[in-house]
Amino acid sequence: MDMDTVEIRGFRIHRGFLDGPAQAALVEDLRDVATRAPMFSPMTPYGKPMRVKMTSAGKYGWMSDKSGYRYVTQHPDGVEWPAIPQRVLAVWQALVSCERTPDCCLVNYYGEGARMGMHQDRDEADFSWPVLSISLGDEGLFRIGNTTRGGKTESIWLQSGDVVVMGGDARLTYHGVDKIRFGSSTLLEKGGRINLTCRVVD
Ligand SMILES: O=C(O)CCC(=O)C(=O)O
Ligand SMILES: [Fe+2]
Repeated sequence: MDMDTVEIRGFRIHRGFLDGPAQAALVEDLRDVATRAPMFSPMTPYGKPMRVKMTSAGKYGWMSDKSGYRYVTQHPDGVEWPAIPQRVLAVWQALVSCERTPDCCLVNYYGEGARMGMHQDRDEADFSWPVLSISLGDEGLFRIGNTTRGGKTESIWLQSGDVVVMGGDARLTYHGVDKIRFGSSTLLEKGGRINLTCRVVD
């Protein structure tokens, strides 16, 4: 592990993996993704809109509605998801593998007051592939729990440019985002936080 990598409960956190220019370039790439596949607020299976806005890139996008959580090949507007930006794939190749590329890059946008409840990422077929997360913009308080719901947790503020690899025994560890520090970064014009998660789906 290099100096700027910390490991918490099996989650590898590469602090400042992306420098300012790399972060800005990624934001430009994501602007293109969101132009073709606009951000939307999915409904939870319980009928409440999620506080986070989302879109996706890749063969699959992540969806939630009354019929549950799942991966789909089309945006709700009926268009295919745009390709995963090359710069995102390069991060995956550097930290995970060159043998397989992710087939979903979920793009989450946290506006003021948005949060994400504790959950496992388990809609993918093969848990031997990690989930890789890239944070951009405002800081987010990331909470790491256990492989079953509940129990003691540990939290860490993720900053713009931080990359987290959630794999191995920690692949099914519960995690969530309690809050963001709105306005703590100037990367995004309107403020807020973007989190990208790359997943191997099938
Ligand atoms: O926003 C984050 O840092 C985590 C996002 C996440 O856990 C997810 O999209 O499944
Ligand atoms: Fe997650």
